[in-house]
Amino acid sequence: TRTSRPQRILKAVQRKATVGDPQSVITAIDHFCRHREWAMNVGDEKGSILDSVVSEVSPVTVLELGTYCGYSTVRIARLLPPGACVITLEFNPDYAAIARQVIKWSGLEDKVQLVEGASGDWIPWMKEHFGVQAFDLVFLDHWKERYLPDTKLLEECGLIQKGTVLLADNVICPGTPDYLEYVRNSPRYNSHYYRSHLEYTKAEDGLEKSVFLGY
Ligand SMILES: Nc1ncnc2c1ncn2CCCCCNC(=O)c1cc(-c2ccc(F)cc2)cc(O)c1O
Ligand SMILES: [Mg+2]
Repeated sequence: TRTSRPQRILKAVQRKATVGDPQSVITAIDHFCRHREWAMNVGDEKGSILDSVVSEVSPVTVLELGTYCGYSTVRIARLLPPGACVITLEFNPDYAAIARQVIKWSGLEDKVQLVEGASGDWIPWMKEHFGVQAFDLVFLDHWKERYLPDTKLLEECGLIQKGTVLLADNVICPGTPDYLEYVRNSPRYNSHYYRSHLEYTKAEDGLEKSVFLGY
C-alpha cells in the first residue's frame, strides 16, 4: 500500500535535514507541508509564537498533548536548557513511531520522553511514573474536545500550579469553544489570544496562552 503522510514527512526530513540540526528538521517539514502536502503541524507562523512563549517561560518540565510527527516537540526541545525535558503524549502508534525517528534525527532524544497512550489515561500517573511535581508549560494540540476535560484533570492531579502556562493550538480552527470559554471566564486563569493562521494556509487560527493564578 501507499506510504502514509507521516512516512512521507519523515522521508522529507531524511532527504533534506541534517542529523543533529533541529532547525533543518523544522525547515524541511515546513517546506514539505507548504509545497507538497498539507499536514497538521503547528507550522512556522504559529511555531514562532510557540517559540516566544517557550523562551519567555524557560520551562524545566513541559507536557505536550498530541505529538503527531514531532514537529512541535522539536521546536520546544531545541529551546530547552540542559536538564529540562518535554514529555509528549501520542495516542496513535503510527504517528508515535514516525515522531521518534524525527526527534532522533534532530538529535534531541535526550530532552524528550515520548509516551504512547491517551491523555486521559496517562495524566493521573504522571507524578508517580515520571516524578513530575507540576508542569511549567503545557502545549495542548491533541483531540480538540479533550482540551477542557484534560485541563480539569491536570488541575485535579495537582500537575498545574501557580504560574503554570497552558498554550493551546487550534482554538479557532478546528476550534475549542468549551476550553476557550473556561480559561477566559475562570478567575484562576489569565488568558491571552495570539491571532495567527491555520498552518500553511490563510485561514484564521490562533494560540491561547493561559497562566494559572493559583487557588
Ligand atoms: N495523547 C492523546 N490523547 C488523546 N488524543 C490524542 C493524543 N495524541 C493524539 N491524539 C489524537 C489527536 C489527533 C490529532 C489532533 N490534532 C488535530 O486534530 C488538528 C487538526 C487540524 C485541522 C485543521 C483544519 C482542517 F481542515 C483539518 C484539520 C489542525 C491542527 O493543528 C490539529 O492539531
Ligand atoms: Mg494543532
